[in-house]
Amino acid sequence: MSYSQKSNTPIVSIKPVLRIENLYICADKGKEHRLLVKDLSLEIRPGETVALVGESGCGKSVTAGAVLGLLPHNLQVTEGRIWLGGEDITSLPDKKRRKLRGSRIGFVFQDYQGSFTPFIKVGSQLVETLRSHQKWSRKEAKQIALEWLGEAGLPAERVYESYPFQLSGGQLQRAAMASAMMLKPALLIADEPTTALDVLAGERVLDLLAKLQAQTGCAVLLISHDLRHVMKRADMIAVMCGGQLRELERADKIMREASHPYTRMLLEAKPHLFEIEKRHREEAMMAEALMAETKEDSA
Ligand SMILES: Nc1ncnc2c1ncn2[C@@H]1O[C@H](COP(=O)(O)OP(=O)(O)OP(=O)(O)O)[C@@H](O)[C@H]1O
Repeated sequence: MSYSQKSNTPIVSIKPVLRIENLYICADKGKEHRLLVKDLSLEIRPGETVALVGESGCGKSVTAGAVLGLLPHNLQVTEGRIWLGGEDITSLPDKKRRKLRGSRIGFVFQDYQGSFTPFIKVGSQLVETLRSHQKWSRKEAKQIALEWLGEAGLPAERVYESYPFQLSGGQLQRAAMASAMMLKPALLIADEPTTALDVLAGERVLDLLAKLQAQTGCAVLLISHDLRHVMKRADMIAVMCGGQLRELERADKIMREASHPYTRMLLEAKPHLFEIEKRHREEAMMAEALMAETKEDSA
C-alpha cells in the first residue's frame, strides 16, 4: 500500500494524477536506434511526491520530456502510455500538449535562468503566463502574481519590478516555482531544481515546493541524481539505471532497507557528497565574511 509520508495516510485508493505504463523511448540516428528508456511504469497521486533518481544519463530527463511532450525530434515514445488524470496524453497533438503545459502540468528546471526571458521584468512575464492560460485582466493577473511571489517568500513588489539578472539564483528559482504553481497544476515536474544552487538556497527551494504542494495538493515528480538529498522529501522513490527502473519503493522503506544493490550504492555514495556540500557551504560563508570585511574597510 502507498502512504503519504507527510500525512501518513493511505493514498492508494485515490486515482493517480500521472500514470506511466510500460514506457519505451527510443533515439533515432540514421538507421540506428538506441533505447533510452525501457519498460518504465510509475504512478503519482494527488499530494504525493515521487522522486525519480539515478546517475547522470540514466534517462530521468527524457522521461520527464515524454510526460511534458517536449522530447527532441530524434526521440520518440515507441511503446507504452502516459495518462494524465485518466486521459491518455501519449500522442496528443502538439497544440493540445502545449495547452497542458503550464496549466495542468507545471515544470521547474535546473536552469532557473532559462525559466525567464532576460530583458523583461519578472512581473510582466508572470502576468503574461497567467493571461495566456486564463482570461484575467492585467490588474487581476498582477494581483495573483504578487500573491504567489509573496507565497514563495520573496519581497513581492521588488521581485515583480526586477529583471531576472537583478535576482539571485535562489530568488529566481523561487520565482520560477511561483510561476509554475500559480496556475495550480495537477502535476509539477521539478527536474534537478536545486542542482545549480548552493545547499542552503536549494533546501529553501525544496521547503517552498513542499509548502506549495501542501497548499495546492498537486502531485510532484521530483527528479534528482542525489538520492539522499530528496529521500526525506518524497513519498516514493523510483531508482533508474541504464534507462530502466531498478527499484520503486516507499521512501521510508528505502531509508531502512534498500533492496537493490544499485540503490544501496547510491546511498553509500552520499557521505562523500555530504563532504563536498559541507566544503561548498564553508567556502560560501568565508566568501561572505570576506565581502563584509571589504565593505567595512571601504566604508
Ligand atoms: N536528443 C537526444 N538524442 C540522442 N540521445 C539523447 C538525446 N537526449 C538524451 N539522450 C541520451 O539519453 C540518455 C538519457 O538522458 P537523460 O538526459 O534523460 O539523462 P538524465 O538521467 O536526466 O541525466 P542528467 O542527470 O545528466 O540530466 C543519455 O544517454 C543521453 O545521452
